Amino acid sequence: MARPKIALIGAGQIGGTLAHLAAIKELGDVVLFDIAEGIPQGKALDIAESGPAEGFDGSFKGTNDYADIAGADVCIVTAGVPRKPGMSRDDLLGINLKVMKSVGEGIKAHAPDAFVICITNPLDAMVWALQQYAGLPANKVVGMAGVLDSARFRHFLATEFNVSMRDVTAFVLGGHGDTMVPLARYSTVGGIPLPDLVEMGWTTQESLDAIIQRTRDGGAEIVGLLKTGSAFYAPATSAIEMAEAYLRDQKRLLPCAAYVDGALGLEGMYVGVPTIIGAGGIERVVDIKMNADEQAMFDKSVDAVKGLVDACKGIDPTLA
Ligand SMILES: NC(=O)c1ccc[n+]([C@@H]2O[C@H](COP(=O)([O-])OP(=O)(O)OC[C@H]3O[C@@H](n4cnc5c(N)ncnc54)[C@H](O)[C@@H]3O)[C@@H](O)[C@H]2O)c1
Ligand SMILES: O=C(O)C[C@H](O)C(=O)O
Repeated sequence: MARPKIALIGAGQIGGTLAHLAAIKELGDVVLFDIAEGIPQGKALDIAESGPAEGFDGSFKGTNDYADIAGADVCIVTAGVPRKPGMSRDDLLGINLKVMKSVGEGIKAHAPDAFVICITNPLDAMVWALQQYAGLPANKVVGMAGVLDSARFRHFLATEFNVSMRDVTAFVLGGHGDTMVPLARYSTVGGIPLPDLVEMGWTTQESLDAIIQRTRDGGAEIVGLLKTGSAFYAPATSAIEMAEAYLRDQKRLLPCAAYVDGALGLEGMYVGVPTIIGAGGIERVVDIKMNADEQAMFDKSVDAVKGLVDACKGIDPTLA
């Protein structure tokens, strides 16, 4: 059977890391697309030349022509601009919305059967716009953020409790912005929910609150350190986890920015929710129950996403 084809739209920091990870995991043949001439070609060749030492097979092509993504099984979109210190993700809306239009049209024309994972910020509004521009079924277009935010939460928790990260689960839902919702009650160490761990005296509520705030500020913390761009290793790993779930029909339960119409009291919008990813794309949105405090935080985050979507419609009235 032919290897799956993975198209990476955007060959910058995340795009290059995605290509390298896809190579090492032998997920399929990779096409790196970018408007910058030479960058996708150079990165593709560099990664291909690491194959003999690493021991992977596969083809790696860099291109500036959308025709080369034809027939892709998965498209991962990182095209656009990252923020700099002092900026919020929302400041990228105007510039990256234009990018989503051209990327959506490229995918529509050349890879209409792909499972599309959007990473470009501000994430929830950009994945909504990308789905509109590409016109693909909503279950085949999803945004990556919750896996990353949950991974950050898990890392901070594992450090706090001095346990393996493998034994920590976490759920961060809502929009990928300052209002994101790390859910302590649905996050565990060895299956024990975080509030119980506070009661057991293994940590304090103050420490837990500080970790939750650090998770919310996780992207800005990296931007503040790097100064010239934003995180790329953990974002790329997170998107590869989602792509692998689709390509290998793993039925993973992952928090993603998915189209929700009915579950969690939402009507027809993209926001971070628990999903099942398998060969059918987003096969299910898991309709979890929240208590009053969690629901209030989630509602606030949903409102923030709606505001960004309205701003997109204001910029481009062709968006429904
Ligand atoms: N969702 C998340 O959790 C998450 C995490 C990290 C970064 N991001 C976002 O991902 C995006 C990419 O980040 P990065 O670090 O890879 O940035 P980067 O600047 O390193 O790479 C972006 C690439 O996009 C290319 N590009 C710009 N316009 C294009 C177009 N019209 N068509 C094709 N390519 C185009 C650029 O040439 C560049 O190579 C940013 O918007 C960033 O905010 C999101
Ligand atoms: O913070 C950013 O601007 C990039 C990304 O959304 C992240 O969370 O790392």
